[in-house]
Amino acid sequence: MATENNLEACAVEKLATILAIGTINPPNCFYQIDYPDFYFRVTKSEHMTQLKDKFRRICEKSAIKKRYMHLSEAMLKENPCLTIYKAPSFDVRQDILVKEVPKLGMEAALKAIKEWGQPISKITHLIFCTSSGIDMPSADHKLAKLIGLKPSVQRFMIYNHGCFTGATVLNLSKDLAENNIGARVLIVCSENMVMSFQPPSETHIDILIGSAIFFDGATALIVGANPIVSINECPLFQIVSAIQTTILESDDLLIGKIREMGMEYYLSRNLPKYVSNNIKQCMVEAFTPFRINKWEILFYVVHPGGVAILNGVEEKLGLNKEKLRACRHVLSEYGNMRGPSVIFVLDEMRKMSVLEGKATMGEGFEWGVLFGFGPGLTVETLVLRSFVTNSAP
Ligand SMILES: CC(=O)CC(=O)SCCNC(=O)CCNC(=O)[C@H](O)C(C)(C)COP(=O)(O)OP(=O)(O)OC[C@H]1O[C@@H](n2cnc3c(N)ncnc32)[C@H](O)[C@@H]1OP(=O)(O)O
Repeated sequence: MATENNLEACAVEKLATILAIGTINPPNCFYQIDYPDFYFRVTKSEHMTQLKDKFRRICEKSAIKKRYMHLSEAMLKENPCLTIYKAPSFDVRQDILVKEVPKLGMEAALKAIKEWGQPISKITHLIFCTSSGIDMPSADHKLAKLIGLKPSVQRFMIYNHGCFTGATVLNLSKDLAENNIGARVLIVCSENMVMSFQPPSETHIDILIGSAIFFDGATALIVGANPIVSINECPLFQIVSAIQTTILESDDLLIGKIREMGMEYYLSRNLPKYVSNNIKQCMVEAFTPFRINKWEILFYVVHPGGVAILNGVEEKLGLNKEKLRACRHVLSEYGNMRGPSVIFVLDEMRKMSVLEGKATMGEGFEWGVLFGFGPGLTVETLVLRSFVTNSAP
């Protein structure tokens, strides 16, 4: 549990601190229960009845209730190449993404900036990440123009890191915020599944898994050291440490190849097992410097990659059901949005903590962990410290 002394110490340290969070989804909402009918109809695959039954089983077990997508039935009708397996369709996908990815990112950024309450001119750095489309000038440049960032803002772009980027951008922002006096870093993660939308295929079952779990969303954060209370900057979480680990001999478990057909991806059945078998070691490495070895005294912000991944983490760390409540909620309400997912969890946790009258933004706990997982396999482990809820706006 949080102690006043610890939280006071936390406030005076010059560590990177999350000062605001914004989240957004495109307007098209799909209920998972209806999705198999939609998906097989729009891809003209109704005749694949066994595959549809399998897809329905996967959707039922996904622990996802709702999801949001930019793609609509009308767009698929306009662009039939998106609904034919292996049809050359890269240009069509790119044309949608180069416009929509910065646009959704902009909406998240404006929400975060509004919560932060400071003029846009105070932003010194921008980090943009996406695995949805590639372009030059890159998506960070487009976003900077859309929201009117100063030309002197230092921009960084991370393309195609996949699902762990929500944590990577926090890792990178820590260095920028702590090593540049007065820095205020705007982070934007924006994902749109147009590149990976594929029709069902008897020979490529991974597509069924991806189609059941991957959806669209965007997040933005403001990060800076030494929050200025006199101008109402409101600290939420300190980023105490950040470690990136690559799990040995796991390169083939999660693959996304950019082809003429869009993204051709592979998701091994062993993926959840590899993540969970390595999770304890990541915890030990991250928390030993702080002499913490009891996992139940922490709050958890875990990338909701799939229900099997959350179940594995819960089991290997011996956590009670409540610990991953915010992660399971985000999985259920939005699916796996790749990079933005873990930031949605952080946002959900701090909002739940305020609503439920908890002492800190981390469900009443002072220390917590944020996990990003993705291709490599890569695990990002961030140690966070939560501020008290009465510092909330
Ligand atoms: C590393 C990261 O975390 C980064 C990412 O975000 S990348 C995405 C990571 N997420 C995943 O890969 C999904 C993880 N898997 C899951 O969450 C669950 O296994 C699931 C929701 C897909 C299915 O739930 P489950 O409780 O395991 O049900 P289960 O009955 O075993 O599987 C349902 C069907 O899917 C099939 N299936 C499950 N995983 C599969 C896979 N990776 N590839 C192909 N088929 C698969 C099963 O064989 C089964 O088929 P039948 O019904 O025909 O027998």
